[in-house]
Amino acid sequence: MLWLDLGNTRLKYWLTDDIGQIVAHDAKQHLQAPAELLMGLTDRFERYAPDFIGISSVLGDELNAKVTETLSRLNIPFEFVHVDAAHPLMRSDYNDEQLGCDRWLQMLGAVDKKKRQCVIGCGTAVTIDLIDHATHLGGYIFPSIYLQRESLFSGTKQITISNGTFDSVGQGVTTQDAVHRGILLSIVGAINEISRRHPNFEVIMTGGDASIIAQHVNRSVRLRDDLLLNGLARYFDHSKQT
Ligand SMILES: Nc1ncnc2c1ncn2[C@@H]1O[C@H](COP(=O)(O)OP(=O)(O)OP(=O)(O)O)[C@@H](O)[C@H]1O
Ligand SMILES: CC(C)(CO)[C@@H](O)C(=O)NCCC(=O)O
Ligand SMILES: [K+]
Repeated sequence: MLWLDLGNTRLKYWLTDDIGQIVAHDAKQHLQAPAELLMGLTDRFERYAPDFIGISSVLGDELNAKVTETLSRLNIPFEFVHVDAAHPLMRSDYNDEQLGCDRWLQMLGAVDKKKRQCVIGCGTAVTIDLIDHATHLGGYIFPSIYLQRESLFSGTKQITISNGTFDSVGQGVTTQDAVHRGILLSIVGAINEISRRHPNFEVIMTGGDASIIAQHVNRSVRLRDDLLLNGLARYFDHSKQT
């Protein structure tokens, strides 16, 4: 099987064998041209010869149509995931015409009907979602630390910071530190507040920036990098059975 994740920043893929082990994977920046990037990967995908391609995309109809066109040239069946608020593995109170497929799949990959869970995705956006015994209660969306820094950079005259590291939440005494620490605190503080309000929810974090953020959270956090892939596998496994 080949699994594709078309995110806002990157295209990721995983090739798995019959027992679900990852035998190849990669992540590439697509610069808003995912279909063109895919075109460059078609030779590779043909060589992999998967029997099926399962796709998570948050790119919207127009780009998805281009992706469909590109993938149609391969002779491999493929299917996009559609969010379903009444899915047997997890029901959701969220508007399922709006809920991002990546968010939903990350939850589907983590959901455990015996638990209360808080699933935090740290990609282009940071998303925080609450699940109570396999019911998605809703959540929050924040710009990532990098998007927040870009918005300060582009919205002000005197903040010209475009690089630096996010490594502390203590107050800063330089613009560089104040920007990085303020941004990191905005997300860490939100997570700490949400976990204070929901003390008996297990906190699970995933995505490229999860480890940077998790270090400052005042609760034990489970870091998992396989949630979206696990969600894809659960989704298509389920759709095969029904
Ligand atoms: N300006 C930037 N400078 C350095 N790293 C960045 C910058 N913007 C984004 N990143 C990195 O890009 C990664 C994006 O996270 P991740 O791989 O989870 O999601 P993504 O592929 O961007 O998400 P999405 O699936 O939303 O496209 C983050 O790990 C972040 O560290
Ligand atoms: C929030 C992001 C950008 C996270 O990648 C994505 O899941 C998305 O575009 N979601 C649509 C909006 C929503 O989930 O309500
Ligand atoms: K947008």
